[in-house]
Amino acid sequence: MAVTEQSLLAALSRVQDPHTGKDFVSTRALRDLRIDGSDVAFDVELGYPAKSLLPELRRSLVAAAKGVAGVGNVSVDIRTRIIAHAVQRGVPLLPQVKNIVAVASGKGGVGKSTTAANLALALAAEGASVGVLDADIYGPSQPMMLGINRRPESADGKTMEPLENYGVQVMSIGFLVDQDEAMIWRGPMATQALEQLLRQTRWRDLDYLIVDMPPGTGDIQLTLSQRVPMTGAVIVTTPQDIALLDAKKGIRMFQKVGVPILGIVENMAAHVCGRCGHVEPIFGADGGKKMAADYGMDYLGALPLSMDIRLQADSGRPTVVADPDGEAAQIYKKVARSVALKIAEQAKDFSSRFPTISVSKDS
Ligand SMILES: Nc1ncnc2c1ncn2[C@@H]1O[C@H](COP(=O)(O)OP(=O)(O)OP(=O)(O)O)[C@@H](O)[C@H]1O
Repeated sequence: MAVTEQSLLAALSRVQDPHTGKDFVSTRALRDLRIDGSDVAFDVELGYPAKSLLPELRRSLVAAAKGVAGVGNVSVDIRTRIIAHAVQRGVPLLPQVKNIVAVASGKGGVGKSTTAANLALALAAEGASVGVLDADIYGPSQPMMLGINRRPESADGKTMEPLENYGVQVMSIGFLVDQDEAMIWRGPMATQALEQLLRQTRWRDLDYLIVDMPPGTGDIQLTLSQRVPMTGAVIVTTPQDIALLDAKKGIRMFQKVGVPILGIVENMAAHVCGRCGHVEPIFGADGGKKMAADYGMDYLGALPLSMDIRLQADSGRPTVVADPDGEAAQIYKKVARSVALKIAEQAKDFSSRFPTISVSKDS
């Protein structure tokens, strides 16, 4: 019996993307279906990195195709193509960076930097090209957390090469200035320094640049969220932070300047006993989930208060690289995939398609 495109598409449309819950046929992710006698080949294009998902996905698609009578060999090519998505109106994109994601918190010490580092590493582990910009002038901790303590090099005296570890490109205010010096910067001085750090780093073709923001919602944070082309923001909060409404201030700040909130990560949500593994929600359960629901935004996940997460981050090997198959790393990876998926579902950036118009006096 001859294999028809129609019967194949019907069978393949029963395979769902475990992340979107949608099939690949109706979303047009499945393309270029070729039928040659009993041989079948097609491509699938994902808009987010999902390396850990590919073997399972391939198996399901091949099995679905082989379920059609008359089908022999099946060949599937699954690719990820991450594109630039829209940012605040009127803010131009950085040429080498497709999507900038701010990791922010309403106040200090909630685990924003730990989350930013693990999120970046998880995106890289899923196959994306990732950078981290440590913009936290009050406590630049990415050099320590990502295990880098060198100074960036500059060939031309104007731009700097990002440093690299665990496959992630990194630039930090901590590489360049003394911590005590950066701490006393106020408003314009801090934002100017941070913008320079962002724009004068020679990022190499990034799918995602994770910005570890200074904690809080003051002038510096507001100016950065207005001027840096951000695809979205992830808000990190602890259960106490929820009670103090600090995280809500952070959410409002981004909303005011037109940066979509990609979701909320609740950190130190429950205590895991180092001896027996017993999990106790000391600050009450579901606070983050409720806040996310109140604001109509995604709850990306909850990390426990865990000695391992602290020891690993503080020793320069964050959980996602120190224990990639452990429970906490799996949570970080799930958060990362959800963030990437949320970005993939946003509007594309069309600004690069329009010509720049300049008005000249002598024409
Ligand atoms: N889930 C966790 N369990 C245990 N310790 C954690 C967890 N998350 C972060 N920590 C630890 O808490 C401390 C503060 O974390 P981190 O520096 O990430 O917070 P921050 O919000 O970025 O702080 P700052 O505002 O000072 O930059 C660090 O020692 C870190 O290792």
